Amino acid sequence: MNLQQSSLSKNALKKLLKQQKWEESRQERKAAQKEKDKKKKLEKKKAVELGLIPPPIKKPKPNQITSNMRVVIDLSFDSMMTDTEITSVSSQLTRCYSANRSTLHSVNLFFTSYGQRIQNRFDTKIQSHINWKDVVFDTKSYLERFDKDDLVYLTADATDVIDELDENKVYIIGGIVDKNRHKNLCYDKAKKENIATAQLPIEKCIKLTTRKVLTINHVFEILVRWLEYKDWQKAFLDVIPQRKFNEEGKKKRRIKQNVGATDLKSDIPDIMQNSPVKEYEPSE
Ligand SMILES: C[S@@+](CC[C@H](N)C(=O)[O-])C[C@H]1O[C@@H](n2cnc3c(N)ncnc32)[C@H](O)[C@@H]1O
Repeated sequence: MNLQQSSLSKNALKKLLKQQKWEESRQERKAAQKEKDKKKKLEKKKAVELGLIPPPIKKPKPNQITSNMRVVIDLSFDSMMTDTEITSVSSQLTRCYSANRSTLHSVNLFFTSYGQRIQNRFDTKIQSHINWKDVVFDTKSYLERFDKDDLVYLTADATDVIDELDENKVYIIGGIVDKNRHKNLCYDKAKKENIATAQLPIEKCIKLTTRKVLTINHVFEILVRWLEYKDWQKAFLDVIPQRKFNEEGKKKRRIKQNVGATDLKSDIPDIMQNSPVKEYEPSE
């Protein structure tokens, strides 16, 4: 519009110009807002990682299948951890609970020997746990709750390697974050208690240069994924973060994701086994 020739009053013209400017900056404002949202999301993610806020709980999956399988997180190591590690364990427990709600198969989840600083962390920071369904917070040890013959302590130090999960068993995950400071801790505990031990079949499926010790929530998520796929490799690849694999593996995974429903069984072994793979460093 030619504003010079306009019959509008000075005020109306001013208003019109302002409106035009506002319209013209729409894209800029949209981009700025997008940037702001992105920043906020990243800040939230960082706060979760630092344990300042609990991770968000995923929505329950409709038509979830409940397995008979029982999974225990053994929280008897409270006094062996630093405050930061207690925060990390608490976040990992939240992730286990969240995963158990959002995967196709759920298990019966128990937090045993619950108390002390972990309980304090839940009571003061997480708080929403009072509404959590389908998880048993038990101050007692798993030995007081289950039949010893049903127990299998999962530990990377075990000599036995799991082939298949038995849904009648109780699988125990050590509720500890220790950056591998306490080697053989869970293995020795289980041996002392005369409990069966087993490690996940990581070496059979993916190549790792040294450590094969995973975080509590990753082990838990692998178990529930296995119930769905009955395929360890697929479960590992779903759970272990992509950045833990080498560049070649990442590239091929990306291609696989882009082409859609590629058969993982035929694709992944080649990717993981024929290339040098970077060490898996759990984000404890
Ligand atoms: C961070 S790890 C704890 C490491 C600890 N030093 C120990 O003695 O097990 C947390 C728990 O995840 C489970 N876990 C980790 N990696 C595993 C693997 N490769 N096979 C079986 N269980 C594993 C174990 O139950 C372990 O106690």
